[in-house]
Amino acid sequence: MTDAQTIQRLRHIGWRDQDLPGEGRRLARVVAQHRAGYELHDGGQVFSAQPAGHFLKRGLDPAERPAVGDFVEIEPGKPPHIQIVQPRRTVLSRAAAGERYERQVIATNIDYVLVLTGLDGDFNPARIERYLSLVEGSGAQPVVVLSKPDLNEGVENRIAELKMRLPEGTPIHAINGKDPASASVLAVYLKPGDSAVLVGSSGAGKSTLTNTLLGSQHMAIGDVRGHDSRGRHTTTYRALLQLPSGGCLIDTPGMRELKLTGEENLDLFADIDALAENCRFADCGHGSEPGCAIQEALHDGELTPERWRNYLKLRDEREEQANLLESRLRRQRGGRPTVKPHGPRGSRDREGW
Ligand SMILES: Nc1nc2c(ncn2[C@@H]2O[C@H](COP(=O)(O)OP(=O)(O)OP(=O)(O)O)[C@@H](O)[C@H]2O)c(=O)[nH]1
Ligand SMILES: [Zn+2]
Repeated sequence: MTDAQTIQRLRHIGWRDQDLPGEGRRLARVVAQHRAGYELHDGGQVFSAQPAGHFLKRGLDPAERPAVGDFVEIEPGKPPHIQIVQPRRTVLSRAAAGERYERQVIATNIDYVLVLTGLDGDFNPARIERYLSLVEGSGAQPVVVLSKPDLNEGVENRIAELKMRLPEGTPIHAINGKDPASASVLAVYLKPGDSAVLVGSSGAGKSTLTNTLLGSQHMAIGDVRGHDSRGRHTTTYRALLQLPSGGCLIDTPGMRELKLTGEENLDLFADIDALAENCRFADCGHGSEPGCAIQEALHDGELTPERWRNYLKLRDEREEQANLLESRLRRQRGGRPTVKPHGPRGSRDREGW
């Protein structure tokens, strides 16, 4: 079942000679996750699968469940079932706050995260920093890609500004996404067996660059795009693209959530922020201050203690990340103080994420 040809195919989609699957099992890569199950790619085709029962147990750390990018061992059947998640070489994750606080895996086994920003009105160094802090600790390498240099002036200044701000050694490339020769500098991040994801705001040029990288394997627009009910186009299929350079690009709705956390204030706790606006003191610590709206809400049950704890946890985590990034940036600037890359408090600093 896992003959040399199969292994070759798997390597093309990023497999790195992890363990061979057990007798009677197949290997495939998770390319999408839906409510109804998973979509897998085996280097040749895409098919659906279900997680085995042990992945659905209550109390299982969600990070142990199959995620986009995973190489999984599957037991054939109708439908096939995912039995084992192979060890991950990188894990992109973020704090997810909902009913319970947890870490949410966004994608695994990604080698490079290409952070795409237009050199036009889209240009925003602070946002690029937020992306980088999300990639930090994942094991993946961030690469800053600036599109539309052909349409804008002052490109050199912007690159210089970024070099000052970003961690030393972060690759920065300005490329015209429409021009294959220009985009070819990215080939070093898309070598055979490597996996990359492309993130960036709407209009930054992700689709344009993807198509240029695909070259003659150019997708017909209808192939990639559909329209959802609101008329915005979204990627509907081909979650894993094998590039002529030998690498692959993963592009799934799950990855688009990376875009969300990178750019928007999550507003997960908008209710708490709204409550806090009513505290008597603007700098209320929500402890024993008189007139604290949070304590009041806790007291009369409007706010559950659990939700409040989750909020504090998430806030602390964000604060820690912000501080880490800040101290590193400061070191790089030779100890000069910097403006915090993102504010620690959600309620009074809408730039926080
Ligand atoms: N001149 C020039 N135009 C570009 C470049 N990159 C993208 N564009 C144009 O910018 C527009 C937006 O590009 P898209 O590729 O659709 O952007 P996207 O990031 O995929 O946007 P969403 O699909 O909304 O997420 C298109 O009109 C592209 O032709 C570039 O490097 N140079
Ligand atoms: Zn308060």
